[in-house]
Amino acid sequence: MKIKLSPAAGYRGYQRIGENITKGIPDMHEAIDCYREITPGMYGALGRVIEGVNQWPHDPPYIKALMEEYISFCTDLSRKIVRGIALALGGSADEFEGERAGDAFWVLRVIGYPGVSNTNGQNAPENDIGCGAHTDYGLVTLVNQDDGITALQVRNQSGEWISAPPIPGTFVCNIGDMLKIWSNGIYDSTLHRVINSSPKYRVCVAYFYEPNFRCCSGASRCL
Ligand SMILES: O=C(O)CCC(=O)C(=O)O
Ligand SMILES: [Fe+2]
Repeated sequence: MKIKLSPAAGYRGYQRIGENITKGIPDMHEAIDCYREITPGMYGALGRVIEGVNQWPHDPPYIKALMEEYISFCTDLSRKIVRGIALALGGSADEFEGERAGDAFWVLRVIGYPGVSNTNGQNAPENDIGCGAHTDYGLVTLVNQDDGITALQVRNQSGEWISAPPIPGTFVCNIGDMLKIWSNGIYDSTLHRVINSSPKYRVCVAYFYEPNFRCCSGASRCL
């Protein structure tokens, strides 16, 4: 495996099925993990473990340029969403810019969830959880789901799990823990999980928009 995720690559690259763990349980997905690229020394000792460049497959040859364009699109869109939220909270549009998220860190995961085979599909086993229940920790996440496979579930305010089926041409936008803190709890971070009970392999591209790498965070006093 040429692009295996490793500490030497700043934890970027390919992760096998079961290597990602959510709350102690291996997730049934594989992924390519990418982070905003960090040059040596950029964030001192704190940033050292994550220094490195992203590892893309060599085939197809255009994937690097395509994904970099996609990431830049998601960064612009997320910034606009967060500006809108700042306004909705009664702050100024750039409340969350500058030292907070003016130079946002980001993570992108290209995730693949195997479909269920006939044998293990019969008694929906616990280890078929594609991704265990969690909230995302950043500001907002743009989830680009595979059209035609409903697998993402969100827990609503009554405590029920409801499906978030893919709507072609749209993203699901999750609120993350940092935005919950910055909005003093007005925007709650959404508990969600993934169960692919279809026989088809599901692909999802999740883009996580986060505060600046060096941001020290706390609740907002001004909102
Ligand atoms: O696959 C999905 O729809 C969501 C993935 C997810 O929640 C995550 O990677 O944090
Ligand atoms: Fe998530």
